Amino acid sequence: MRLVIGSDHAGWSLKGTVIAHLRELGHEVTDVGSYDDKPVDFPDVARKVAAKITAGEAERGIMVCGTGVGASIAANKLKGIRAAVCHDVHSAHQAVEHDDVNVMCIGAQIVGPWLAKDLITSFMEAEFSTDEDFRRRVRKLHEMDAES
Ligand SMILES: O=C(CO)[C@H](O)[C@H](O)[C@H](O)COP(=O)(O)O
Repeated sequence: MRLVIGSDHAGWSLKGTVIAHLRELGHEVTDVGSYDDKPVDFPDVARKVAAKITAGEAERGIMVCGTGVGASIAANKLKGIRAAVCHDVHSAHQAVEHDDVNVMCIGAQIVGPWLAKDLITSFMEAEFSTDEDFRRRVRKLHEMDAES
């Protein structure tokens, strides 16, 4: 799968681990920054991640900030993005299976590299369910997106 990944300064240190793991799993990764620990604003990074997805250049994205919270708030304001902070493996796969989440957000101040790798494996292996209940709910999310 084609992935886009972005971090702010607080997530930068974990991002390398995330990219290496994604490549080990066989995914194609585009890194939109940041590339060092110089302070940057997570909304700017969220725009870059979302742009790759809405342009059809990536199917999913991963964002890493300090807590994952700012990244998910910013990403969810951008059309076509359904983002979630996932710090447990169950949420990491159910977010895709039930909610068709396309951007997983991780907090580098909250999870270590080993849990981050498990979260990524879980997120990447998941597929959106064909169950009509989940499809209907996500269609309603699309409607809300179109209204905004
Ligand atoms: O976690 C974050 C937002 O939810 C950010 O990555 C930062 O860690 C947080 O905003 C703190 O900012 P700082 O410039 O790193 O002190």
